[in-house]
Amino acid sequence: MTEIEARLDALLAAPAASLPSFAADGRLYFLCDAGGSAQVWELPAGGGAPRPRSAHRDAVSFVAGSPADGGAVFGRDSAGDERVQLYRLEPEGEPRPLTADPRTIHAWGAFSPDGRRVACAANSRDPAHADPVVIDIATGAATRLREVQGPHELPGWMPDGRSVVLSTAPRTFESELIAVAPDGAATPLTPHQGDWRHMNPRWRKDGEGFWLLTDRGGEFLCVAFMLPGGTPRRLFAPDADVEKLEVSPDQSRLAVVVNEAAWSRLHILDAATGAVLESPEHPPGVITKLSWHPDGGSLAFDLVCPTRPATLWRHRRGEAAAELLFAASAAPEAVVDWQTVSFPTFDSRDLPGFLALPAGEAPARGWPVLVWVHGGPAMQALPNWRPDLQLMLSLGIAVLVPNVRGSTGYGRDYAALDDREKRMDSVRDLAAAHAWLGAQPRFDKQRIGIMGQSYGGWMVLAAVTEQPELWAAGVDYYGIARWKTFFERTGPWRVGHRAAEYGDPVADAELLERLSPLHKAGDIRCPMLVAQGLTDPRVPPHESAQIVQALKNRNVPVESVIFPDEGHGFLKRDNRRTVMLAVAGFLRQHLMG
Ligand SMILES: CSCC[C@H](NC=O)C(=O)N[C@@H](C)C(=O)O
Repeated sequence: MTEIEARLDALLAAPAASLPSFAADGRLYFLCDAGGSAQVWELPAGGGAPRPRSAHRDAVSFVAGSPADGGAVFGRDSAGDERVQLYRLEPEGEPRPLTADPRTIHAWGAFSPDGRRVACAANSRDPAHADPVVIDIATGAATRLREVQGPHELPGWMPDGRSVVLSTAPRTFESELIAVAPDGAATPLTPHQGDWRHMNPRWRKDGEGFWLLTDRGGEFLCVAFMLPGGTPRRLFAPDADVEKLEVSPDQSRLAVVVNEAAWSRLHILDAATGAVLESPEHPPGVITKLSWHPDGGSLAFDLVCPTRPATLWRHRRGEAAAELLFAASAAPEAVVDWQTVSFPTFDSRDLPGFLALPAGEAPARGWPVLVWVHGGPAMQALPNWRPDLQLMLSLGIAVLVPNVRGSTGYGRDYAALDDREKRMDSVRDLAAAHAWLGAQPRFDKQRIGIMGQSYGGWMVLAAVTEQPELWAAGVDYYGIARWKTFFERTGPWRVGHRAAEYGDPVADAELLERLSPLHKAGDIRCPMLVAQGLTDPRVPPHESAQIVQALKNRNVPVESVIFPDEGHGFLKRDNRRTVMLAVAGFLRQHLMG
């Protein structure tokens, strides 16, 4: 075993514990990847050792504790195909399938208030349309409430336990909530003019109204309360996105998470006024899930940061600081924290990002650098645990993780700066990042590589074709090479939403062809590595196949790493190890030679 393999194995051996969800009897379900992929585990209600409750090679994507007993429901797909199937866990015993249609996506929704049924949005009728479906847990009987058009999510039930709430998001910054009754009748809950988001509804038990996250009338998502069909009344509106909202069981308090330049901050609010009651201290990091204990006396949440995989934390009501509830492993050793930075770009903006430096002094010629580009584009690179980047840092490669224009988390206006004809401005931001790095003697501007996933893979291909003189190496994880073929093959349920983001494949065909790096593959000068999962329903494998072939036809050095059992992301530990070692070897050869 090489030193690099040993280092990576040590990094990958640190499992994560995330996505906590209490069940009615006080046990805490969560996901843990100690066995090589995320599976369901539980912490007993009275404390004690955690235990695994599922065992699949494929990763579980969520787990929800029952509001009525010690059971749960969880979901997993097959080999990354995102056709999520639902499973029931009784308080004791093995999982039992609630759905078993491998062609259908059962997008998780919620338990009914009495815990006897679950609701999801399922595209069983037509791949392009996700209908609200209610499933009886005891019998497995499934009932479609309504036939709808397009993709939907199902964020919850109405308090009456009869109607469900459906969410439709035709565009990134537009979403609305609709009540669907047992007879299929649909009632808009958030009618509005213009593109505004209405998310995360949590009903008051009397059914008179609901709390939600919305950006209606502002730049950022805030906490509001509204009556069905009414106007949101803002309760808590910091100059930042509020990303999580959970109401305490007695409905007197709201747990919320604020995105502060990508770092998470937990607050407990007065549910009636929105006043901040508590701001429990917690380590710097990213919180992705909140769950109130059924007795309302404490709140569980997960927290991940650049130096440690996700761990579980608990805030006890009235305590000044949160306490560590469960860690699946000790904190990894010899890891590097990320520092928040900003850098200037072509239109006099300062762009946010994160920088991580190898240990010790920079070499005389300066460190080589890897610029890592997130996907989306309406997403945000977060300061979370990245064993792949920690491995590069161990090799002596510095890392810059920019949130160029188009990223979320910095307001609606910033996210719109890369829309349609302005798309290449975000690629110009990558050149600005390169210039900022190259102007610093601690970095070697001749040895700056670029890496990205999904839309970030497109950014890599756009950068190495538009700016071939800048980049010493490129790593493309399942990126788009040609928008025309992307739209022809991506999942039919997502074409409308993506067309709203990128442009219509017919009406904007000329723009999309201009933005397709495949046509400029001959301009690429640097060696490339391309990685792809063959069951990816978002970015078709055909995209990677095209760019690899184009590079081979032009004798550009290209490596490819293909996984038959992965989709839009590499979730299985053995596959992650394979691709991370391939990237490490590739970057050592081309950034450190
Ligand atoms: C709205 S899908 C975002 C998921 C993905 N991001 C990271 O993996 C992504 O970038 N998808 C792009 C290619 C898309 O589907 O348009």
